[in-house]
Amino acid sequence: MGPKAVRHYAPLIQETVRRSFAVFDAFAESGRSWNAYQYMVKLASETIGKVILGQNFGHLVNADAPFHPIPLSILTMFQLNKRVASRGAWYQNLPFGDPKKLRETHKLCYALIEGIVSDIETSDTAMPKMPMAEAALKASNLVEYLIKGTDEKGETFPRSMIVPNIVMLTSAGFTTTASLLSWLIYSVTEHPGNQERLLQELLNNGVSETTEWSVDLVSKLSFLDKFVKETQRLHNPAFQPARTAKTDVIVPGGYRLKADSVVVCALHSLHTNPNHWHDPSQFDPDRWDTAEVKGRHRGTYLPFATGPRGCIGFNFALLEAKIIFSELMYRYEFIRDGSENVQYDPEFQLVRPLNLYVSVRRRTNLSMK
Ligand code: HEM
Repeated sequence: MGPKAVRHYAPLIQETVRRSFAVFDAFAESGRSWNAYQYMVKLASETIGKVILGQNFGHLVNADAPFHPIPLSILTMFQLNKRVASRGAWYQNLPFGDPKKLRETHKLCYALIEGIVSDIETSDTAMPKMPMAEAALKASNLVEYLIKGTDEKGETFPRSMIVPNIVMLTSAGFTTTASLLSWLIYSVTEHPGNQERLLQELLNNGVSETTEWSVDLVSKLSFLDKFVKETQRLHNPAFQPARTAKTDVIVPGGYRLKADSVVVCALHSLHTNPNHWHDPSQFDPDRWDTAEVKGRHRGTYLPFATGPRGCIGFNFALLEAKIIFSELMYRYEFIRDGSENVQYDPEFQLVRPLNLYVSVRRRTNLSMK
């Protein structure tokens, strides 16, 4: 998804986050604290559900709305995948316990997505088949685009590949951005002064309750950009992309890898390597203005990995996180509940905060700023 393609989604992201105010206003009124990751999952999956599947998951109706079975099954798979895979091949085939639950959840998730694909396929109101470029503009979601868009030979995307790809995209599309949004909330509550700076930048750029969000507006928010980068430097949702060498190869530094070697890149170590980052554990959004950081080696910061198998959704992810976070910052002040260390979830495939609880206060009197 290139920067031009994602422009199209700004109104949908804006509409989704504004729907979530029903939930967060209720929290503000009651003073109840809530688990940041859980509610950011509800919010982020609502956006992805619309973009990819054309579904409204119903998460934002009220604060206690239950999780839809699709995101719930994906979250369960993310939890069980790591637990099962880390115990060796013999364990994966056990006919009981977590391995069995993982197989059942996998089956359920595929069946639910298959149901949506079949419904769109057989719907009387779905658009007719048309060339991909036209379908990209007319399709109301990604599934419809894959079913109806044709290539130069008049062929559509192979049917058997639609469900696995949609499961992968839906999973990659909300578990990650929910984590980034949670870490953004963590960063504002943990580092005093940043909420005020973010809010001031929104006001300086004329943001109000009725702002129509666009890529152009987002790109003017330079402090927000630095804040997001600094949060991803220290708390990136993805932490260890792996690559397999296809042939024997000597990599920079003179290390020889045999074919089939797996190289795991520890992103957090890269992002906090003291040879490249001054005072690396310090949260300092302004470091992104320094000559040291501007002139850094391009391999020192890879939150979305890189190369042909790098993240295809990073433009969308950043647009989504920046619009949602700005809307939340404009409307609420965030307060951390509790002061214990935030725990990373060791059994999840991504880095997410397990025990980050926050409450919100509605902002008033913004004109005084
Ligand atoms: C903050 C949010 C995100 C982060 C930090 C992130 C990070 C990454 C990373 C590090 C990889 C490489 C993984 C590996 O090789 O093991 C990756 C791959 C991928 N990402 Fe993202 N991602 C984010 C959001 C998204 C979104 C919103 C989408 C889709 C809408 C998406 C779709 C994908 C897909 C499909 C791949 C696999 C690409 C391939 O294998 O060719 N990601 N992402």
